[in-house]
Amino acid sequence: MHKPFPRPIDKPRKRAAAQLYLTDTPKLPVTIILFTADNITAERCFCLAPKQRKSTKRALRTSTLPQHKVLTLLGESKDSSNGMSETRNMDGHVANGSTNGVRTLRNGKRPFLIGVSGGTASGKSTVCKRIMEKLGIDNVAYMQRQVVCISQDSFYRELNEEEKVRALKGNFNFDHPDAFNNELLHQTLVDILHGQSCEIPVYDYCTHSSSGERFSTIYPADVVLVEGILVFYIPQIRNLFHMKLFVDTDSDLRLARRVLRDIKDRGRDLDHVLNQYTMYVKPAFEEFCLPTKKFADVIIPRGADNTVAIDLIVQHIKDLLNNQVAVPLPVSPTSNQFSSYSGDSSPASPRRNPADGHFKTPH
Ligand SMILES: Nc1ncnc2c1ncn2[C@@H]1O[C@H](COP(=O)(O)OP(=O)(O)O)[C@@H](O)[C@H]1O
Ligand SMILES: Nc1ccn([C@@H]2O[C@H](COP(=O)(O)O)[C@@H](O)[C@H]2O)c(=O)n1
Repeated sequence: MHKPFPRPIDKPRKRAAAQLYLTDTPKLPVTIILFTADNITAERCFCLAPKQRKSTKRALRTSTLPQHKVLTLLGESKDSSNGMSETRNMDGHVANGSTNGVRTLRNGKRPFLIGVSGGTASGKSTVCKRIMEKLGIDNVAYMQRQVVCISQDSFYRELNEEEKVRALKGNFNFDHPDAFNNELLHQTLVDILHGQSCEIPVYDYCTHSSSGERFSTIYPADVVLVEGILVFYIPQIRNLFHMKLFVDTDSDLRLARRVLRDIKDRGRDLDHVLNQYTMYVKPAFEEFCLPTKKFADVIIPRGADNTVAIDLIVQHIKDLLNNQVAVPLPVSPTSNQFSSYSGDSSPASPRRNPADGHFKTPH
């Protein structure tokens, strides 16, 4: 079990590089993460006024102060070493005691990222749901979940007017890698790996768009499941995963399930589903999704029906949460123009992929 926030600052001599994560919404708390040579060692949330945000950011940008000094600078009360004691904001107000309810990471370790891929309607979301159920996560409050799940579908890119018209007629290829905002997905995963809370767009399959106003918040979690048809396609994204699962379900069964689901949940009629399937979904599956199966560490035949595979994965996650499994660093992109992720704080040498460094769809 992770220790309650705030954790004792037990090694004040360690030098800390502080990083301040700002959200665009002034009312939300900011998160300050203290990195030391070996890992993230502390995380705090503060409610700062806009002016204070600016000056704090400036002060922390080049900070290599000892941790206790950084926390003093931030205005945290000295008696915060007690597990549930209060945390003071910069303006002197008492915060709610535990990062406004946001949990800290398992012993300050980086989150473990699991990619879950497979064809449309293969059961990716259902497999993730089963994993969460078996871990008992679905009964835990969002902010406190040790395991969370996000979908690549939240990262479909905005369409222009002409594309929207085509999409409404079933004439747009949503199964091509370029249909996604891959930079945003990549940056979100990088932020997640840094233990940061993220806001991800809420996607609407009926309008083929994200509203631009509705977001769901992903709070720091120890294990993050990321499911989607093409999560292993772009090397820079694929290489961020510590573990890769591929859900392998018979294609007739997938089509049958997709027809029912798209009519029931996604506002489609039979013609629309079948046309889109034959014109785009099936060819793109063969060209882009299926070839990524070879990157999987575990292939799950029959998806959620495969309880043996799911139980093994659940056991592995439990071992991880109990710290019985060493977490390797994911491969860090070498010269990625979009990335600020540098998984360089561990002595483990990352496996390099020769395709890294070019953040575009590798046709
Ligand atoms: N093992 C299963 N048995 C019966 N129905 C399933 C099974 N797995 C998934 N489904 C159903 O098939 C549809 C697609 O499953 P889903 O998990 O959403 O697939 P994906 O996330 O891969 O698109 C959903 O309606 C889901 O309820
Ligand atoms: N506006 C959209 C966006 C996506 N799709 C289809 O969704 C499939 C991916 O989601 P799964 O849950 O099935 O993995 C993909 O095959 C797209 O064709 C859509 O129809 N409309």
